[in-house]
Amino acid sequence: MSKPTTGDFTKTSGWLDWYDGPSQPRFQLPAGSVDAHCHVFGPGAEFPYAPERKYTPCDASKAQLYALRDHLGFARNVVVQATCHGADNRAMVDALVHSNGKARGVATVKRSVSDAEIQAMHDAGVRGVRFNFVKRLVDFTPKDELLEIAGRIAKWGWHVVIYFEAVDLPELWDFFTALPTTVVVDHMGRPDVSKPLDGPEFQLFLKFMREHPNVWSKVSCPERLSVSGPKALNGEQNAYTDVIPFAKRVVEEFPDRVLWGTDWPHPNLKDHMPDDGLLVDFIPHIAPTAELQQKLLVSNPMRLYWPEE
Ligand SMILES: O=C(O)/C=C(\CC(=O)C(=O)O)C(=O)O
Repeated sequence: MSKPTTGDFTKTSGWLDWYDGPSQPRFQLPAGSVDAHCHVFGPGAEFPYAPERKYTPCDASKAQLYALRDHLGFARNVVVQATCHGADNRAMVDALVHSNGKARGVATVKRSVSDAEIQAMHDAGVRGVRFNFVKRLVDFTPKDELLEIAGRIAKWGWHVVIYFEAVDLPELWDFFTALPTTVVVDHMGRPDVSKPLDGPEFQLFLKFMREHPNVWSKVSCPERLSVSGPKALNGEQNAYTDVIPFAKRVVEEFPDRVLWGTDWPHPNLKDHMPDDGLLVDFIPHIAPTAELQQKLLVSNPMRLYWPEE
């Protein structure tokens, strides 16, 4: 893979570039596996970062993403719009249209989006919109605007991806449970894994999934959630052990409603940048059987993103 650069922009201070030269995973991904959460950044010289962004990343192009896909052994990607591009979906859509049908996408839209724009994104492979509630990433959008968007995109069969932190779930509960579509939670709603698995915070998240069969979860981002490590670097085969019980619980209780993704190029990590090959080796720790792995990596993402196949 070619090394990270940053077009015409200056990266946020302390920015960690994606890991160049990931190892070959020891875990053999099932045939047809989907990396269901990853991003493209720019390149900034071609697809400028949004003026309202809260961070400026290093570039991470579609060619670099697809090289990683092939290296790790994934067959397809779901490219999720990152907040550094705001509601300008051109870099993400460009990645989809140059994927030979091997990528689908999740967009960010405003109330002003037209039906023709939604249709054009649908034709390019977009299948969802993302509502982000992580305060360090986005400014507040009124809930009535988001509900209006959710109602409109439902006509295309799209779903809503939500990103929030565990402490905010009680306040967001009524809004989330009013959404009319399939709802996909990013990174298990960011649990604090230093708290007990059976404590009130994570139990509320499990109740959210248990009581609402339209709610799915990505069991991704151990590198973001882990407090005690060890980090997925230098051949570590037992990385992020503190995240395992949380992700395994979700996979085992809701095997038909879970997705997994690398989260490459891992925006805003402060502490270390994982080796993506070792991140793939994390998967069998949270999905220990071949049946669970098949659902997590193939059947579930195919049902949501390529239902026609
Ligand atoms: O990549 C992720 O899923 C997580 C992010 C970045 C993000 O969501 C975005 O920029 O849109 C984070 O926690 O900083």
